Amino acid sequence: MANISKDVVVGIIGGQGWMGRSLGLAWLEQGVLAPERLVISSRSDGEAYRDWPGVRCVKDNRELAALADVIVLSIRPQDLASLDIEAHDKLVISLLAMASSQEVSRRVGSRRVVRAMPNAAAEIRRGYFPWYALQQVTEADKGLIQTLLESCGATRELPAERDLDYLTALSGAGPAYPALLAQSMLEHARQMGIADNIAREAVMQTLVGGSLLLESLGDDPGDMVERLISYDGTTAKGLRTMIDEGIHQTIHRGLAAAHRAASGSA
Ligand SMILES: NC(=O)C1=CN([C@@H]2O[C@H](COP(=O)(O)OP(=O)(O)OC[C@H]3O[C@@H](n4cnc5c(N)ncnc54)[C@H](OP(=O)(O)O)[C@@H]3O)[C@@H](O)[C@H]2O)C=CC1
Ligand SMILES: O=C(O)[C@@H]1CCC=N1
Repeated sequence: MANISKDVVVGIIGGQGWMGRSLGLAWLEQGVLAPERLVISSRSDGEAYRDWPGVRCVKDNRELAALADVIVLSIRPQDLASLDIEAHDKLVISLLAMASSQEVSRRVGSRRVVRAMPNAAAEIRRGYFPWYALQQVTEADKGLIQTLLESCGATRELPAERDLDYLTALSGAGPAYPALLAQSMLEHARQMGIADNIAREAVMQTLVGGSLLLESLGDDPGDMVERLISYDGTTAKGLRTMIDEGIHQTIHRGLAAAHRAASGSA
């Protein structure tokens, strides 16, 4: 993992929160950033950085904006309207869903804005971070962004902001979808009288092992579905029933609803 220039100070507004502390702690633990180069803000006190006394924790976002060269916005979208900072064209990385780069740019007073969309797996450094940069973001800025985001998972620059709105619904929400599948499988196993510890183990091993297998094969996931349908055994019975009952339509409708919300048209 590359470390960034020793002079750069990064500030995370909302640095005690779920995504903010995932990034902040990853930078510290991986040596991407020295503790004295990290400033975080939140309205209440928090414990996330108790093992890193060199990190500056402030309550005043204007103070953070003055100290930092790069400002990460990791507050919830509904808190953006009351954010009162002047970024003076510093590099700003917004993690917010439902707030366009132009809106963030106007709100914080910078044209060097990047929108990145994390997901909950950032907490275990297995997130996926697609990002989109406004024109004023330089090549040097982009290198820095890659380094900062890679600390928590895979990254990908996107050519268009509309793609980021879509991926908010797909990968941004992502870990919630396997959680929903796991919940449904567990519920059924329990109804069938399987002991809770065995049901949980079976569901988790299946989802984790199945995902790793798909990743290692690198094929279209549909190939695996087709292969097991043509195998014509027990799995085929399950798959055919789920498909005939409309699982694809249900998933597509769910993604479309999340996409509408991410695009501000829900
Ligand atoms: N969690 C996820 O899975 C994903 C989240 N996102 C996006 O990431 C962003 C952050 O989400 P997440 O980390 O989950 O949210 P959290 O609620 O966990 O964290 C937000 C943090 O912001 C702080 N905060 C709120 N207002 C202010 C303020 N004015 N100044 C300083 N700090 C403030 C809060 O602390 P306090 O109340 O003490 O101030 C809190 O610690 C959101 O915009 C969300 O859309 C995107 C994809 C996935
Ligand atoms: O649910 C949300 O609004 C946030 C943004 C994308 C994923 N989580």
